[in-house]
Parts: sequence; structure tokens; C-alpha cells
Amino acid sequence: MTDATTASASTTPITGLPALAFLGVGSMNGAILDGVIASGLPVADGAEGGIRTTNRSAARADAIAARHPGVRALAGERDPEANRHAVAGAGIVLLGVKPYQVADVLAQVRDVLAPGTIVVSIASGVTIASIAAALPEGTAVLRVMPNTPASVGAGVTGLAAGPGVTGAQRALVHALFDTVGVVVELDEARIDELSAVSGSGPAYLFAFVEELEQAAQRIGFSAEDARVLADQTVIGAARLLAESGRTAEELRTAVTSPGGTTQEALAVLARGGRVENMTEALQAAVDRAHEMARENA
Ligand SMILES: NC(=O)C1=CN([C@@H]2O[C@H](COP(=O)(O)OP(=O)(O)OC[C@H]3O[C@@H](n4cnc5c(N)ncnc54)[C@H](OP(=O)(O)O)[C@@H]3O)[C@@H](O)[C@H]2O)C=CC1
Ligand SMILES: O=C(O)[C@@H]1CCC=N1
Repeated sequence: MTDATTASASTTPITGLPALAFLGVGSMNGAILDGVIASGLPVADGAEGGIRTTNRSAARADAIAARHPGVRALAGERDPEANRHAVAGAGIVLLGVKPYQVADVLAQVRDVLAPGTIVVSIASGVTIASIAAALPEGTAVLRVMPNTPASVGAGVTGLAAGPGVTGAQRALVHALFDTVGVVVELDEARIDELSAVSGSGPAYLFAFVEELEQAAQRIGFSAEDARVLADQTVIGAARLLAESGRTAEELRTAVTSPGGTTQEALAVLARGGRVENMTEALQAAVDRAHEMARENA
């Protein structure tokens, strides 16, 4: 962490959220939506009534409405002005479309944003400056980098505020993401690095579980047993990390008897230069984010 980075709960306790518009509810905005609703934090206009969502496809909107009956789930397929209708009257707009779709969605809604609306982008590689340039002057713009465990309240969200965002606006967005996990405030200049670690991180772990599962099958377990062994090992290890108060290093040491079997297996794994390989992987993610920022400027 740099000096500019702080992981904390919001210092401003809030009792409720303004009306929320989630534009583009796929994997990530869907995870945030689920997490915010599960947190039970009241949203203006009723328990879920103040939450509006948009998708292009009607089938996706219907799936959201079925999962969260109080949410007003709009579909571009049925209503070409869905994004405009969703943001009208919203206090916070959460932009969750793919990076290359951001400019189009901003152009659709820019003239219906009420003064004081906070725009929060979750898009990778789209800068605050490029978002602010597409919106009315003075619009409060924040960039966050969440991860999908937000859907079960166990996310990590990096949060960077644009110029002109007030302390109260930043605290409100911080509090929103507190409902779905831990929030780390940082300078926007570091958000691509954070994304490489925690935004993409769940995928690294899931890839590891897949590998463990496949390897278990190769040494003779059925697909079903391999899945139970791999999944439950990772779930149990993550819970132990969360609940024991011990570091990953301490917990690894506790498993690794000197001269025992784990030591042999770890020695094989270390042959691949895992730290070097992981560092190279993180740098590849950062480089791609920088490239996307140039593409979406
Ligand atoms: N997935 C992750 O773990 C993370 C993703 N992100 C960022 O989140 C953003 C979304 O990624 P992800 O959730 O994975 O992508 P998805 O493709 O799962 O979600 C994008 C959603 O946007 C909807 N959409 C597309 N165009 C429009 C439009 N014009 N109006 C309304 N809705 C629209 C799509 O709905 P439909 O198909 O119906 O068009 C789709 O459901 C990206 O910018 C990514 O960088 C950030 C952190 C982590
Ligand atoms: O893969 C991506 O581009 C996004 C950003 C972090 C996680 N998913």
C-alpha cells in the first residue's frame, strides 16, 4: 500500500442510501446489487423501490426482477430510453457496462442527470477525466474497482474520487460499498494495480481450484469427488484465514510438516517461479488497463 491508500470503514455512518440506478447489470453490477440488497440498508423510496436497473435484454431484466421483486428492472429492448428513465431522480448512478460501452451510455443519460447526482463507474480502464468530460460540468465522478465476492458481502472495493467530489459524496459512496465488503481508498493513479490484485484476483483463485480439481482427477478421483475435495479445501482454507486471525504464511507453515508431504508438493509448485509468474501476471493486467484507458479516452 502507498501512503495514499487507506482501507477502512466509512467514518460517516449512514442510515440509508439515495435512489440508486445500476446501468448495465451483468456479473459485477449484479454482484453489487445483490450485496446492497442483502445488506438491508434502506434505499430511498422504500426497501428496494428506489433501485432501478438497466440491461439491453428483456430476459436479463426479467431475471433481475424475479430475483429482486422490489427492483425496477428496465430493458433497452422494451424501452429504448431505459437508461434515461433509470437515472431520472437517482442520487447515485452505478455504471456497470463494458468499458467500450461507457461513452455511449453516458451520452444517453447526460442531459437527464439531476444536479448533484453522483456518478460511480466500475469500468476497468476508463478514467475519471474521460467520464467527467462526457458529463455536465461539475458532475461528481468516482471510480471504483470492486470484485465479485461483493455479492456475498465479502468484496474488496478500491475507491478513487475525482476532482470536485465533496467529502460527503465520497463518504456516501464509501458507505455504499462498505455494505458489500471492505473499501480501500486510493489515488486513481493506483487503481489499475489494485484491479490487477483484487479486481481480477477471484479469477486467479477460481483458476487454481479448477487446476486442483483436474489434478485430483488425474491421480484417480472421480469428477464428483475431485470437485468436493478441491472446492471444500479452498472454502475451508479461506474461512480459516478469515476467522483465525493468523496470516497466510502462519497458516501455510502450520500445514507444512518439516520433511513431510506438503513440503514436497510445495517444492514442486515453487519450481515454476510462482512469485515471478504472479508478478508478471499482475503487470500484464495493469498494462492491459493502461491500454484500455487509451482506447476509451
Ligand atoms: N466482472 C468483474 O469481476 C469485474 C468487472 N468490472 C467492470 O465491470 C464492468 C462490467 O463487467 P461485467 O459485469 O463483467 O460485464 P457483463 O457483460 O457481465 O455486464 C455488462 C452488462 O451491461 C449490460 N449492457 C450493455 N450495454 C448496455 C446498455 N447500453 N444499456 C444498459 N445495459 C447495457 C449488459 O446487458 P445485456 O447483455 O442485456 O446487454 C450486461 O449485463 C466492466 O466495465 C468491467 O471492467 C470491474 C471489476 C470486476
Ligand atoms: O477482466 C476485467 O477486465 C475486469 C476488471 C477486473 C475484473 N474484471
